[in-house]
Amino acid sequence: MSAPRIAVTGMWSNRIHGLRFDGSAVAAAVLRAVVRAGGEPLTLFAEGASPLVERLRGFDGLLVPGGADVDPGRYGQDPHPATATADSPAQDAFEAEAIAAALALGIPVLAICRGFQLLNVERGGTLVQDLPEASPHRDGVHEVRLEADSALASVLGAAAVPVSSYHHQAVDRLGEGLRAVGRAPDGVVEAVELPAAELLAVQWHPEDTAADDPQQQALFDWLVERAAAGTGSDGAAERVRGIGERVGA
Ligand SMILES: N[C@@H](CCC(=O)NCCCC(=O)O)C(=O)O
Repeated sequence: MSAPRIAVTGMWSNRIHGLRFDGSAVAAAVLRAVVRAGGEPLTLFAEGASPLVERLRGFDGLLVPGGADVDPGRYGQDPHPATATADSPAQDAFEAEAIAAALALGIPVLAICRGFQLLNVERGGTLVQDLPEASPHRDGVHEVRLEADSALASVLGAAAVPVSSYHHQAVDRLGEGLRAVGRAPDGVVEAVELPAAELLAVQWHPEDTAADDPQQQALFDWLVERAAAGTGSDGAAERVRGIGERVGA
């Protein structure tokens, strides 16, 4: 029995310290959290012969992780001096197409930080390009308060959670159809859902603490369990748990 296949969008990077060649950047913590949940993470890159709706066939879920700033041109703004977009100009379009394709195929999506921001932009929303220097969002831990009736609150099993935060941009105007289900004490939107879609998107980095914090690991468990449920094979969720325990990642 094979584990649910989770497509993870990767990016090329020439900023990986000490490497004498370009590398690919996907946080190992993200991949390990998928494996711990019983999933099989496979990285996809912007370059591909066919459209994402074809390339995602055979995958059971999609994860769009953190990364560089979204091109402000995608939300009608000129770049702020502090805005640092992806090395590859194709990265935004690739990940935007991947999210749209996953929603069209009906496979579950987990979007993290940059992924969360890109989703908002692709739904017609905008971003604050640079939060104040002293903002608690830049690199630290802060609380997020959740809407009690949200899917996210039930996945995390709490009304409020401490989160690992690492971003200098934030949602400004919320994208169409998105529901804000989590906010920081300063009002910054930290989580959204798309009603009727199997999608969770968070501004923080659950992978940073998932290895020791089952509450944050639960986001990856949700993705893999929904992916397994999608495969339609009975007992998939049981199978997933069995694989996760065996792997013990
Ligand atoms: N660039 C955006 C998004 C922040 C983000 O995804 N940070 C993660 C960077 C890579 C990592 O360390 O995981 C912003 O800063 O708002």
